[in-house]
Amino acid sequence: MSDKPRLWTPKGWHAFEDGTAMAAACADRVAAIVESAIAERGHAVVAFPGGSTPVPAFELLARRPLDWSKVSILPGDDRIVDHDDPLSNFAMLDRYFGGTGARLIPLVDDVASGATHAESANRRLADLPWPPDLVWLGVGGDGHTASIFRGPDYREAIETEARALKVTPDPLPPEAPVARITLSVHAIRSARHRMVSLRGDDKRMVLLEALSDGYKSRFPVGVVFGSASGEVSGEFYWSPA
Ligand SMILES: O=C1O[C@H](COP(=O)(O)O)[C@@H](O)[C@H](O)[C@H]1O
Repeated sequence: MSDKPRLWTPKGWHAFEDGTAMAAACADRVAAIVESAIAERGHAVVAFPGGSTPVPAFELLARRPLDWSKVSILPGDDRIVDHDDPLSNFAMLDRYFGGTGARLIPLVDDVASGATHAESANRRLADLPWPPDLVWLGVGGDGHTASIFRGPDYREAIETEARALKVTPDPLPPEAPVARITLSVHAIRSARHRMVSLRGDDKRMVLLEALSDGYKSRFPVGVVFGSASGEVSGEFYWSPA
């Protein structure tokens, strides 16, 4: 028997030995959620993460023979950049799911319109069947999830009943130093299913601390997935690398 102390993990925690196994499990889970949403309601509305972690799962999922014409996919957050910008989460969804026949819904307008980005995101989301069947998110090393960061827009992200809002992280994250549109805490928590995928020990330690502190966590991901009663609500897919 190992004498290493066992880390606390919440219900819904799934650990994999590598990124390939985690990607396969995420693709299986998302496909099952989509299939049962279509069977029960005739359509599926799903929000997918940006960043690099979900790419291997996207590759597997996009090859699944789902009834993609009944699926609407949106990013859980996006950077306010053009759709052909390498930082665009929408561009990544288009790359992997554009050929499936799914309906892709941007959070950020490609061409600036008269309305603000947040207003037009909320208008598009108002046209979707709601709540979403799935909100699948990533997590940053600083504990942000979707684009909910501690900083000037944090209170609004937690308190607003709007589905989406604009946030300008302060400081701007060096890997994507731009303002963003994100689903609100309210929208994420309203989803029928919520999941997070993440890689690496540093993020695991941040997420486990956040989940054990729950709603009072110093990390946004704890506030999103924890609750005042201490119950954690979501599924968490982790691999070491
Ligand atoms: O800025 C963002 O970062 C997170 C984490 O990305 P990763 O590359 O570390 O997986 C991502 O979930 C979020 O959608 C993105 O906008």
